Amino acid sequence: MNNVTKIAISGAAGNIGYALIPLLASGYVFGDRPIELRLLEIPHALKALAGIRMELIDCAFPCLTDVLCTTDPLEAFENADVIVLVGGYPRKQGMERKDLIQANTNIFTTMGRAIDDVASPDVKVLVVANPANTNCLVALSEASSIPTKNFCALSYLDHQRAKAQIAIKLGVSTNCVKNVTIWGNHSETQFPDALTDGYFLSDNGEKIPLSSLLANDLDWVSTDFVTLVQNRGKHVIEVRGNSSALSAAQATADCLKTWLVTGTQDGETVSMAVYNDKGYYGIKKGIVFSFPCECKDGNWYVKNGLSLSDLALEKLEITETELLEELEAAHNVLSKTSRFRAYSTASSTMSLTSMAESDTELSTSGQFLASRI
Ligand SMILES: NC(=O)c1ccc[n+]([C@@H]2O[C@H](COP(=O)([O-])OP(=O)(O)OC[C@H]3O[C@@H](n4cnc5c(N)ncnc54)[C@H](O)[C@@H]3O)[C@@H](O)[C@H]2O)c1
Repeated sequence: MNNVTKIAISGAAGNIGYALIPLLASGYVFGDRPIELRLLEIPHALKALAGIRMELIDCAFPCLTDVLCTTDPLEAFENADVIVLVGGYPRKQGMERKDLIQANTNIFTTMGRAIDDVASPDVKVLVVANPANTNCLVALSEASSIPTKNFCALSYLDHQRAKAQIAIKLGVSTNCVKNVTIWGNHSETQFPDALTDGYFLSDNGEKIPLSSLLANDLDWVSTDFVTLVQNRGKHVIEVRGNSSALSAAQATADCLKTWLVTGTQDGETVSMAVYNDKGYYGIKKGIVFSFPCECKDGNWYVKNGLSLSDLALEKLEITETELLEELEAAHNVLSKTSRFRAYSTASSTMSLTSMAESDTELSTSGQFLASRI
């Protein structure tokens, strides 16, 4: 990264953007590194963005060198080191997930192409906007010059929610609950898993498996705990009257910090939704799937070799199926563009799942074949 870290945030005037910006500008994520913010919005929110810029000036953050407000992704992403994609088409009442995907696929095609055209070749991109996994897949597919390792989608909020619920159940601090995993999609099909690799870290450094601490609550862990975490976002909306913003912004900041600055502690994992180019845990290649990840030197690595129970395998298949359906919905939109028209011709005889697999094998860096045409 250059001396000044250039961070672009799309949807910056929204709820999450408003809570996230101070975490970035204050040095919470990048310490005392000088940073420049590029705030991207659609035209109707530009006035609100100007107000946020005024507030940022009034905060007198020592590390903040400049704030740009724009409606042009090419301007926002030029030489950007970090891009956080929060802006997207919101889910409206009665809207199905498929419709949401189609609306967002157009937006994330534009974002991916702009990243490809002007961002730093080392840019790191975190996708927050829903449907986060598939938006991330679309963006990385279009940004074919950027390694797929430089992208991830946010499942860190679900990870924190799962940790917090286990801590409440055990009556311990959240900080002592380690290696819970969110598998799959950032949606209600995700599988929050405390038992496969989860442990309690005691004050003297002893690691006690959650499976033994929760031995009397195994029913709870495989039923109520799962649905509680899966539906937490919906529940917050019911109670707060608006979707999670404070916790989503905090999780976004913590994900960036762990991924790009501190890394994970030895033996610890966090949940990140990443491009599955290797078929980890038997999951189809070619989708963005949340896995347990270790982070080091600005890279993520999926922790391999965990032994999954039959229940876990069943749950992974459910969320994998949903992601493949999302891929199909996105593909239906993308096939109208020239890049994807070539792709669908080449793949017209393939089933959806074999397309996801063969794309990875055919391309050198594991991206859609379409993005390379
Ligand atoms: N991954 C997660 O854990 C997680 C958690 C909570 C919310 N979310 C998602 O994050 C997104 C943002 O949530 P929010 O509460 O801030 O929503 P919001 O509606 O308050 O803000 C979204 C902002 O994006 C802007 N926007 C829309 N299209 C844009 C585009 N093409 N380019 C740039 N900006 C654009 C809007 O003008 C708006 O200001 C939503 O998609 C939400 O579902 C994800």
